Amino acid sequence: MSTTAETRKFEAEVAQVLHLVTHSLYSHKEIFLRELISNASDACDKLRFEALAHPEWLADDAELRIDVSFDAAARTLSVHDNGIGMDRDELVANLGTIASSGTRRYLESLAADKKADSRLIGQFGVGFYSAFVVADRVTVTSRRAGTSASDGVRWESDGQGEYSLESVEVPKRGTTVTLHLKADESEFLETWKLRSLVSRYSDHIGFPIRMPKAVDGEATAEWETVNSASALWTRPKSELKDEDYQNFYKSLSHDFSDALTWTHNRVEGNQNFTSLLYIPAKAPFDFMNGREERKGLKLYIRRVFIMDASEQLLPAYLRFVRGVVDSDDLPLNVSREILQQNRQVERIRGACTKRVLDLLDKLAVDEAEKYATFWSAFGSVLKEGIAEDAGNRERIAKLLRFASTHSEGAAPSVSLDDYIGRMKAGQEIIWYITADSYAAAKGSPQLEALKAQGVEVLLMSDRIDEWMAGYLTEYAGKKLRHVGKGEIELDAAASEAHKASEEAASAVVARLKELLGERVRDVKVSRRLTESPSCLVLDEYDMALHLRRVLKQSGHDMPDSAPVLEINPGHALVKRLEVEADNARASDLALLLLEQAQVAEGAQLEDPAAFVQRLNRVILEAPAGS
Ligand SMILES: Nc1ncnc2c1ncn2[C@@H]1O[C@H](COP(=O)(O)OP(=O)(O)OP(=O)(O)O)[C@@H](O)[C@H]1O
Repeated sequence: MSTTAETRKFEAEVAQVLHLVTHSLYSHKEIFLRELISNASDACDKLRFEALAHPEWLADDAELRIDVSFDAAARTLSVHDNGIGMDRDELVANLGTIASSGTRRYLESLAADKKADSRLIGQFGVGFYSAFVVADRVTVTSRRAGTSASDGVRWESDGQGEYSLESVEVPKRGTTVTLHLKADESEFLETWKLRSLVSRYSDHIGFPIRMPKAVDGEATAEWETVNSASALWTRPKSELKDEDYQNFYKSLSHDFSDALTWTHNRVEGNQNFTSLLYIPAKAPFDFMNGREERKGLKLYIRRVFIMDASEQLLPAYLRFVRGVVDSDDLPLNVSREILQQNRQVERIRGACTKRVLDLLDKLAVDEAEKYATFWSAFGSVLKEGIAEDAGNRERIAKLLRFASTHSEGAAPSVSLDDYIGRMKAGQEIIWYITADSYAAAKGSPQLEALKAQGVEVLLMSDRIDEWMAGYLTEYAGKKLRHVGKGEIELDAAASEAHKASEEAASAVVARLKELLGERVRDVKVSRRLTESPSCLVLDEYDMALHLRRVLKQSGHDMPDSAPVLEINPGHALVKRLEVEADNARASDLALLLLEQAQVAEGAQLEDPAAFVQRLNRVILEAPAGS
């Protein structure tokens, strides 16, 4: 390890981030202060945690704090903390590279799509680099806790591609970040301006943020604390304004937008803890990839930050939640492994899950518009809960929203309760259809008979729907059924009529079976069709065809299974087949009945060119006047 002065190049991605940050964050430039203070606060949190094992690290300077000061003549602004500090290697690793995989993915996507929302950059821990929005040179002097004064290091860069490192004496542990402000950034050299920024963005920081006391506009040698210096979630709700909650949310999540809603609770009893849980308004850019890499819910134990424990404190289907849980009872030396199987943690997890579901319930009832925003951002994630959380299935089901044959457009706005409220007298089943698009679902021939009877059908076209529906077989005592699967029951009169039409069509059904052979499992007279000539149906427990295709494409071994073809004997094409004497023409007609059912269902035909030729032959050979 080198201890002398050296100059190094930033990793290529850092240069890219620096460029982006300085260009895209300019309209929010004052957030640099929030970011630096938030890093300083994290450093204090880390020290407090590590001091559990090394109390001597804290002993000589036990009051953790963050000092903000400036020197107007030198045009510098400094943020100092007496937290954990960094050694030379950590400075290189933390301020010379991009550690976060989210940031890397974001940069990759930018390369592919120049228009990606540059405001999102804030969500990926560009924190420190935001200093270069207002500074043309940044100096970081640091000494790690547990090392000596001569182990101090100075890092410096103008943000242009290189940084220098130098060993320096640092009398006390901690980090000082000094910004050499650009010529037109003098506003950050004024006490009132800095104070107002601290109180706007950083009031909730749990450590004292101090500034030199000013007398008649002149800074004195005396420090005074300028924030509330108590962790926001420990304060009574009655003292907190919406704005306080929103500011805390933003510094927690790096989101530029307000949270949609939140829930702040203190639980007392045989388990004491406080939770503050937020629902963001939109998904971060790389959210859907994030199942395996979850963060955003911080675990504190008696105000000491322990770790991000999103995975332990909430189920995966609530991974959009951001916030804080502060437990009074867990042991401070808790590890990730212990958290995984701790009964207290399990109870906290149960309680947090319930809080979030309560919050969503309330939002759905009181603020439908906000709920629609939530649903479009995170609805498909919440759906995972139907399969994963059997204990809360009914509650989650209540929160689901779908498009339907009774609603306008593709927007999912119908709840299962809405559906039940509109059920026809005697209707026992909640009908739905899954397809790979809204149009395919809405236009499916399988719906015709139900539509003709005025029975509502939920239109599901989210990828996860078919999988989810496999677990959602019942709601509020009503069975859910796919309109394209299994037999559709009819009332007595309709049943009689169906029997008669089955008998009348027995010859054409037999002919179709013969002509289509292995291509179909069976041919039946349909109870579903009123307008179209044919459709495909499945057995009750078969997987929907569009899902089979998705799985097959993604490399799953799907055994081939032929579909059941249903026909509408009243349709002119079927009637034509009935009387067609020429076998070649009859074969064309039979295949067309099958192929158009496949097309309507959204399938790719095996031989599209042959289909087109067949179609043209049938059109051109159609008997005149038919
Ligand atoms: N004042 C500080 N004291 C100790 N370490 C620091 C300090 N400031 C930054 N660091 C280290 O540098 C790393 C990079 O900081 P940066 O602000 O770029 O991103 P981050 O804080 O990790 O990400 P995010 O902003 O998403 O939390 C931090 O994770 C931390 O390890």
